[in-house]
Amino acid sequence: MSGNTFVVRIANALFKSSLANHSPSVYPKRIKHFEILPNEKWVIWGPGKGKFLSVLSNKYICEPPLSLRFGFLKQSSNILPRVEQVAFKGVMPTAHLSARYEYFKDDYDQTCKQFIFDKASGSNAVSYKVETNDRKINMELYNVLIENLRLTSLQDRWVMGLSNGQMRRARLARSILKEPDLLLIDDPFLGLDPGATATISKFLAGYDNRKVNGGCPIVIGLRFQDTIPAWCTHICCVDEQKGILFEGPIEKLHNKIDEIRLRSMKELEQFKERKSSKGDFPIENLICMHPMFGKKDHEIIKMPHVLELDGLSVSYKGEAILENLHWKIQPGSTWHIRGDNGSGKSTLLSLLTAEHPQSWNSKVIQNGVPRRTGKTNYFEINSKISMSSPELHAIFLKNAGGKLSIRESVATGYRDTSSNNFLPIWNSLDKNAKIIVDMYLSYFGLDKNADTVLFQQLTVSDQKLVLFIRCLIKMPQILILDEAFSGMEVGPMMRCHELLEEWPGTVLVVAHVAEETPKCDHYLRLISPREYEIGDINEN
Ligand SMILES: Nc1ncnc2c1ncn2[C@@H]1O[C@H](COP(=O)(O)OP(=O)(O)OP(=O)(O)O)[C@@H](O)[C@H]1O
Repeated sequence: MSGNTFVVRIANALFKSSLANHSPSVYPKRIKHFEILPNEKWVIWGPGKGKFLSVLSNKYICEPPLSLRFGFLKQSSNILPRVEQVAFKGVMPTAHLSARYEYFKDDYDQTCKQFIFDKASGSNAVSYKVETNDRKINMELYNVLIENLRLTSLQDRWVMGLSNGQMRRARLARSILKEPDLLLIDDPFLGLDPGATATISKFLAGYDNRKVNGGCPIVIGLRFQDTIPAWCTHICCVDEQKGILFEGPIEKLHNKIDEIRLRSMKELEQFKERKSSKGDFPIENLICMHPMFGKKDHEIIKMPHVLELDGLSVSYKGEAILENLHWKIQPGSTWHIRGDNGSGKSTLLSLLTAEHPQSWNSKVIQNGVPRRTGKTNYFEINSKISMSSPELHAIFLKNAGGKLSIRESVATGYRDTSSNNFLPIWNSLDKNAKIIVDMYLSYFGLDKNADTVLFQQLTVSDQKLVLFIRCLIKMPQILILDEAFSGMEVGPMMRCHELLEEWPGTVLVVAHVAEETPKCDHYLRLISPREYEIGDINEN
């Protein structure tokens, strides 16, 4: 290690995203002083956390040069700091939604172990791999990581098949194994079940940067609504536009932290009140085109179940994921699908949307008709279903994120035969369809930049919002929201939840965190392949 006493130091720095003369600065004012010392455990807190973590990861140009410095370099780093930034990303983007569940993998898929090593790439069609770097793997650290991040039994799995939570743990291991000088983790606990959250939090807390071979200082990014782990010693509260609002040891800032939390809750309340008093169009206008709108109980009772599973089983190479599952979904019912990471929630949903190869199964009964090859087809099934999920988010970002504006992104929700079709459609929509898109964009405050901002330029929170709106506009019979709100700011998320309370169609929700779960009437909990629980949710 170098002899410097700080990990990162910012002194009187202005940050720019480009060297061009008139390029605007990242924050309007210079950051006078910010410093992280060894043994301090920092949380970057608030809506500006992603941007500030990018500042710390050296993504911007600082002026004057050296006004951002890294002092705590390992000997192997020579002069250049190695900063690893683990941002919120879901599963690996695949070529299409179903690729994740296929038995025969994409030519270029890797095992979980190869992914964590991040050393070689190549095709599975040939027996050799092309080394992309000559990094030496610290096997001692690797073993510590896979044990602590609960990856031991997943090492030989195809990485594309990993569940969302499993993938997040693998991404973390991959970054730490690079033995960076500084590790920045945005939203470290998103998408993790409570058990995995506790394990990872304990691991990060005990990751002493001196004693563990290959260890390094860690900085995490959290939202206002997240619980700050007790092991965090320092906090830096950041605004997306203004930059640092305050910073320092948490023990001295409790009052300020409480004050900010209270203020953001109040703002939310005011926001809600303003909405209803301003005479904005009511939610009713957004949902009255839904075929279930206004349906009375006595009519609903006579309808067939939108979906019924009559003893469904799913396995991979003989290993059961779901076994003999019986489940009936009434039209207009709302379900919270619960279960730990890897328990089969996404697998179950992919069966419903026919993305899963084992979907052609007469034990899946849709609107009273058993699914049999030749009887129903993928497009027909999906004309009634819409979804937002981490898998879809990853593919959308990769395939359409740099091409489609906010408006075009939302409009692709009208591609009614698949959630997986991202071809632009706005220009060919009829007047009414355009009015619906406009209403939704305006209701969620996305109308102003709808044509000028690309999907990939949005914050993760707004990307999630766009994907949410995208799945509503075709008024689907079944709405699948798999981790649709994780990574979202509270304001827009509450707005989505409010709308869902009035939504007349069937809703299936997967969420690990209570605050991110919209109100549901029933739950299905997957416990183990043979064990599950179905019940009603009574919130009072
Ligand atoms: N193609 C595949 N081959 C082998 N195993 C797979 C495949 N696809 C998924 N799995 C495994 O099936 C299990 C269930 O995965 P699934 O994504 O359904 O879990 P989940 O409950 O949605 O988890 P999370 O909460 O992390 O999103 C996991 O252990 C996963 O690794």
